[in-house]
Amino acid sequence: MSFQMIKFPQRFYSIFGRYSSVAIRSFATTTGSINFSLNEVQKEFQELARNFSHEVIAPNAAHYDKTGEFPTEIIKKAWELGLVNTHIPQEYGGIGLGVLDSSLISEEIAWGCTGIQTAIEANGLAEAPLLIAGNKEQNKKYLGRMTEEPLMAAYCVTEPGAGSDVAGISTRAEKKGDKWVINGQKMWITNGGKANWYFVLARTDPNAKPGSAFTGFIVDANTPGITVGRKEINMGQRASDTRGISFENVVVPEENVIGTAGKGFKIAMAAFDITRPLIAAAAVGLARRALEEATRYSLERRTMGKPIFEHQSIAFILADIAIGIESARNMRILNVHQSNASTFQQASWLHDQGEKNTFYASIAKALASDVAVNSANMAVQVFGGNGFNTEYPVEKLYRDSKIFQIYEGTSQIQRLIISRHLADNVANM
Ligand SMILES: CCCCCCCC(=O)SCCNC(=O)CCNC(=O)[C@H](O)C(C)(C)COP(=O)(O)OP(=O)(O)OC[C@H]1O[C@@H](n2cnc3c(N)ncnc32)[C@H](O)[C@@H]1OP(=O)(O)O
Repeated sequence: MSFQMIKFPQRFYSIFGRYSSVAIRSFATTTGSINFSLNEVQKEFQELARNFSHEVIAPNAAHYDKTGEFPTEIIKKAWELGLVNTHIPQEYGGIGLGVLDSSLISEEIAWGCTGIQTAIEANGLAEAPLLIAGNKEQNKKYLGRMTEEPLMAAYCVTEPGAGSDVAGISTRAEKKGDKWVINGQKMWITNGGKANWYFVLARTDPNAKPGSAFTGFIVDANTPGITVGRKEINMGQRASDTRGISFENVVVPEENVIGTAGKGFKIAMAAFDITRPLIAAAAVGLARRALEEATRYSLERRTMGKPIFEHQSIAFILADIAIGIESARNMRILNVHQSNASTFQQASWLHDQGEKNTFYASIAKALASDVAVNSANMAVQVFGGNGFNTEYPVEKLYRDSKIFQIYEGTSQIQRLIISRHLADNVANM
């Protein structure tokens, strides 16, 4: 059995300090068996996020959905509790959680409101390229500031003409002396109007293959030449701030190139290896909420002389939702377990071997997204006419669920990635 020491930064001592010198049991064992139980710290995080979601997020979710206001105060409170920017390493002031730990939090926050969860997690997506390839100075400056103040950041890759096909983006950056000049337009940027800085992917070589044609930049949001568009009015997750952003002769210093020039595409893709499991976790959180709402309602609502729960047609719908949730959650746990929860021995070992989780991240994301949409759909069905009405909670869940099949790669793109891996595996046999 392996053990792991966890030491939290000063800011979180009041919350987690008692674990700062405690050896906790790792997920992995060195004997090859798998232990699915959560350790004490993970349970603490889960409970903290669950309580926060129940007490602060859920009661306010309808308000942010109706008004489309950005949930600044809620995010600030979540940040104070250490529920935002969870991957930032301790050396930059964060708590340095692995993907598995963070996914426990994502599921709970998403239970309360996936619009708010998306706003929070969009920070993680913007930060991921820095975690993968940022140097010490960049990380200290840009990750560090996220731990000093409740700031937002945004991942700017998608464009009006290129969403699924990242290699088709047309934003370009040209080297002029020791600076880069970025021109182009980004679209559907989560946290677009709230970000303090952006991760921006731009083409830097017009002729090269995707793997060497793009460069990732950190761009301060107040850099001259940046114009932030209007907040888009979306079908669901309306608390989340989504905008177009244009870059007109935006000058960025060489020191803000992430990793090596030309390697941006791979860095942008590798970021999804961290964040797609978290999207899957959030989708499970939404599905779990749908199941809880539908079950509660079915025990209260009576037809033909008994609660509708006692009609097999309803009970089996609920059972199917539960099957989906458990499958999607376990897939996600397996997925993360094998990837980069860097505080755990097995994951460290796999990382040392250079193993990738792209295949598993796509399976988890595709599966959980479908589970979220189906669960919310079925919850509306259980509620009947009431489910179609805004006075009841499930129509919001249904609207909120749809984006899971679209953002961070559509369900079709996940299947493309999965199927390519199948072909590669056969080719390598
Ligand atoms: C909750 C928070 C949510 C925040 C809001 C959500 C915001 C968003 O939605 S962000 C935008 C989402 N967009 C996407 O997910 C894009 C989906 N598309 C893709 O993933 C890609 O374009 C995809 C998979 C189709 C790439 O296909 P393609 O253009 O054929 O490139 P491909 O040949 O696979 O890869 C090119 C190179 O990158 C490398 N690469 C691909 N994937 C990875 C990876 N995961 N890690 C490292 N390298 C990679 C390849 O190995 C290849 O390298 P080389 O040239 O050396 O062989």
